[in-house]
Amino acid sequence: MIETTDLTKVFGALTAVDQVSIKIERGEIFGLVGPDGAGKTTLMRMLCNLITPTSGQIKLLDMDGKDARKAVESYGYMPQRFSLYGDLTVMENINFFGAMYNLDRRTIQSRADEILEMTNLIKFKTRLADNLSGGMKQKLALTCALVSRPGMLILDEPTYGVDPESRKDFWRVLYNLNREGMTILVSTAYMDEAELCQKVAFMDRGKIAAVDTPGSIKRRFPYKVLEIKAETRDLGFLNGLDLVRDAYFYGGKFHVLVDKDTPQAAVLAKIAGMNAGVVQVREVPPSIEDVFVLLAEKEVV
Ligand SMILES: Nc1ncnc2c1ncn2[C@@H]1O[C@H](COP(=O)(O)OP(=O)(O)OP(=O)(O)O)[C@@H](O)[C@H]1O
Repeated sequence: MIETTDLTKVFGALTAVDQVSIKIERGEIFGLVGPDGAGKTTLMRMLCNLITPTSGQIKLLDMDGKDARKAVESYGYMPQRFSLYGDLTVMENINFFGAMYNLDRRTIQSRADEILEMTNLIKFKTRLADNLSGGMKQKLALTCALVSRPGMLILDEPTYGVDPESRKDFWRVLYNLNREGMTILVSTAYMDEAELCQKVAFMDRGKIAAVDTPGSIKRRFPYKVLEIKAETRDLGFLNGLDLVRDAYFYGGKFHVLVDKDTPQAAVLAKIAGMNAGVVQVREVPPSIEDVFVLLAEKEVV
């Protein structure tokens, strides 16, 4: 659907997006995952034609000229700080966004009912936006972005700061939309959401460090992961071990990376006398977090 080649955006001395080449296929949920400041928003803004690239290309596959311009104009973009009008009701907000797309009232009404049903906001049509919960506000923002029936949705960290239950709910809506054929590009700083995408690109310091299905990215992980439960939370006892390629504390346990051919017993033997109160050592499959920690540190996968 969209392909970028060496897409770059420079702000003064900073290269916010650095030679990014990605391809988003029609009908997929493509996740752009990375820490704050990675360049996700800047990349999305270029794809929506809101800012001009410094260099590189954006190609809309199977389209050119006027059709391509129209297609970009029809994207539904939900920016990070989406402004809803707090003193307007849910329905008044939707009417406002629909009117910006020159839609007539009846069309807006029937589309709104359909989307509000899907997002479970139908009961709140007359509630002021200011009185919605955080998760509901995000769903209303999504509804507003959908009212123009876009060919593609571009969502910039739509679940940022939203509680876990509402995040799940939001993703359920994205899955429903995708099942109906919607292509979705979504950025997130939450690693668990990377697993929910069909394809994921990890972005860091303007560059794409890896792009593939979450499963393939994990399969290519070059190390064995040992999960160590210990009484100490201090990484110090692992630092001096020559077998250890990397180690970090994550989810109440240590994740220790060793070469694939290093036996667990060899690690156990080394840490046995270290007085770290090791309770349990077991091999675990690499998680998407393991991949991303390594990518952010070393950019090797
Ligand atoms: N208009 C601008 N002028 C100067 N620098 C900018 C501009 N827009 C973004 N930047 C810088 O470019 C870098 C990438 O920012 P961007 O907002 O694209 O990252 P991000 O991955 O979306 O992170 P966040 O989630 O924090 O927004 C940051 O260092 C940011 O300060």
